[in-house]
Amino acid sequence: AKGSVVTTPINSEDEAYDAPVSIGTPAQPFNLDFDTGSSDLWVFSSLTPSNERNGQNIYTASRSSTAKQLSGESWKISYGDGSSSSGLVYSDVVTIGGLTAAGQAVEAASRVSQSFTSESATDGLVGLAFSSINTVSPDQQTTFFDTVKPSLASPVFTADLKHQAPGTYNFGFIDKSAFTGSITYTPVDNSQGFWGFTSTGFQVGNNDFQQESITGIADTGTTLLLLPDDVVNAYYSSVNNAQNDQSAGGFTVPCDTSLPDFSFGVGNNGAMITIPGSLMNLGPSGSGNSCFGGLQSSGTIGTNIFGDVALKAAFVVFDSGSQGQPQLGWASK
Ligand SMILES: N#Cc1c(N)n[nH]c1N1CCCC1
Repeated sequence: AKGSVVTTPINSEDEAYDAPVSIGTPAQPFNLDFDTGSSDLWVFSSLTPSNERNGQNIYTASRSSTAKQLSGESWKISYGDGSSSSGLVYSDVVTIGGLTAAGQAVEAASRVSQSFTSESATDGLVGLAFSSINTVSPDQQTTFFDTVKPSLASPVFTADLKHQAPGTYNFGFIDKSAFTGSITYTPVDNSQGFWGFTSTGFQVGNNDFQQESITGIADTGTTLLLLPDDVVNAYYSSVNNAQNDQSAGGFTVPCDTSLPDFSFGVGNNGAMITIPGSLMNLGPSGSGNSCFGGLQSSGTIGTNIFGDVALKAAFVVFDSGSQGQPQLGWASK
């Protein structure tokens, strides 16, 4: 089987990307944030207090003839940005891009934190990291990808995110028309439950390539590219009037400045993914006439995060590997 679904930026800063998902019988429609940095499929629901809702679509299990509550099961998740949600668990039919997962764990929110409430465009998440970090307790559940994997023509999914334009998540196949050149594969360390890999280094504009192992995760659920301070300082020291503005929350640049490209190395054959300078500006920072940089410090997070700013420049293959060794494939587009 194969699936293909269009994913769209939720606002003019490409802050997150949603895609349509149907749950239940008859189908209940949702717009969910596909997140390769977490592993819970959760939705706003009839259990979510009305003062925590803001127009989101809600899942009502009692209206689905195929919903079954998983008795005694619950979930509770916290994200790196401080947001959180929790609730009860059902199994139900979940359809994404023509692909149907019967008996998929659907985590119904009985509470959500403020940032989810205020993001009216998003009805919840589809976690696409590894099932080893799914939060359902006492019986951990599988992600949508793991649930449908046995039925897929190939055990892969791909992300093709775009700047201010619809992109695509495909399941079970690689669309050769979606990228240029070849795909460079690199091994994944999933010991922490993420799509972890090591980039071979970086390059600012047309400067020399700086060889430096940068270990991080490919995370569609994070907006920014979060890298070590030496990389971030090297980039912004090449931008006139860039400043690390704590009131803005990081590095800002003059909005009218053309920015250098930023490239990062992948694989052991010298391949690089180049983010055009235009994608390194995320728009008004909220203070002065400065704009917020797409590259920021990973600081004290403990891992580097190749979020949407980086992924937007690539066609990315999340390959769980038929022999158990997962890998990431990177291609330009
Ligand atoms: N913080 C954070 C984060 C992450 N690293 N991946 N996905 C995240 N979120 C999904 C919805 C809210 C935050």
